[in-house]
Amino acid sequence: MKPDLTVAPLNSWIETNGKPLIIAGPCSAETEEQLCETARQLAALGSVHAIRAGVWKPRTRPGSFEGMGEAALPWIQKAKAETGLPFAVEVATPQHIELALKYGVDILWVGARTTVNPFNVQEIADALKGVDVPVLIKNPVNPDLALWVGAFERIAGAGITKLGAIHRGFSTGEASKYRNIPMWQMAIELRTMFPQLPIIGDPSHMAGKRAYLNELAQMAMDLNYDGLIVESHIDPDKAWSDAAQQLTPAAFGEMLDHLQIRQLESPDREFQGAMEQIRVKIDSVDRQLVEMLAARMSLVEKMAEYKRDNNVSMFQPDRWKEILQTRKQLGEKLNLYPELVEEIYKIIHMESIRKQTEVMNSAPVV
Ligand SMILES: C=C(O[C@@H]1C=C(C(=O)O)C=C[C@H]1O)C(=O)O
Repeated sequence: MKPDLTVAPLNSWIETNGKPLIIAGPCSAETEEQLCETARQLAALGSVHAIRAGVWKPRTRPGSFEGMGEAALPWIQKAKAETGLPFAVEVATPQHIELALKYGVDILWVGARTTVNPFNVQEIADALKGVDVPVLIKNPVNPDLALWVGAFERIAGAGITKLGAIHRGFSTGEASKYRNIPMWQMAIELRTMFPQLPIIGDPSHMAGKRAYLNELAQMAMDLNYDGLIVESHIDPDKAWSDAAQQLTPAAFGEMLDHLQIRQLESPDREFQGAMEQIRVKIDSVDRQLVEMLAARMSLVEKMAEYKRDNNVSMFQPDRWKEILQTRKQLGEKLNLYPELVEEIYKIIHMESIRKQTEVMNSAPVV
């Protein structure tokens, strides 16, 4: 089944005047004063389109601050009335949805820990039947694109068309300076699958630390994301949750000022001509790359026939070690990252082993 989604354009439900959608606000609504003051300062920047606030917080372990719950919803009403900005809140259960809508929350988002569970997502979808509200879906905690797509299909199945993706990075167990590894490739695949689906970058949850917010936000813009959602708090170090990754509204304003916003295309004729010329050359290089791969693979196949007929094992550790080393050195000389060359060769080697297994398990030609 080819997945398909009916998605309403972003500008049909929120006015951004052609600019990226900017959502900012505290990780959690803590007190009326903290929420209203943060919202006021963010609204004063003039570039924020919506305020986010966590009301129900899914925490890894019990005992941490789990959000103020329904008590925070009247504060949201007040902050909305004061700033005129719409509010976005995370919902994880049908009860959250009912309450959020009752208090006039404008945008709902499904969190990473909810997206992982299809039962949960289906319950949310059922509760959204007949409701016309924008729903943003964060990527699941683990890097499983199908699970993310499944969540969109379930929510879209309930008739929601004002949809968007929030890319908040993945928890893979791999060591990284980031709290959640971005794995940009996942969002690129999502964009390729559903070009009409807005993608919003969440540098706060990727970063885990204030210091990395700029580079991650810029990367999202460079990859043509439709917006950003960033955690901002009037007194970040005293925040009741996610203190290390929040920044003051003033610092957030500065971050936005330094952000380079890129366009998907440029109307400049000279630019277009230069792009076209280079793309023709890239097409030709890519053709040679693929032809070279095929030539290498047929040599491997020939070798496998000899190995099969002489009962020699397909994996040759010394030769493999030598290949990896010499190719990495060559790559480095040619200004390529050795890691890139290594990754590519690992894939080629695995395919080479697979091909050889195929040949070795076939009967010799007599
Ligand atoms: C092709 C061979 O078999 C395997 C595949 C290799 C490759 O694709 O380069 C290298 C070493 C072997 O593990 C070989 O023995 O040279």
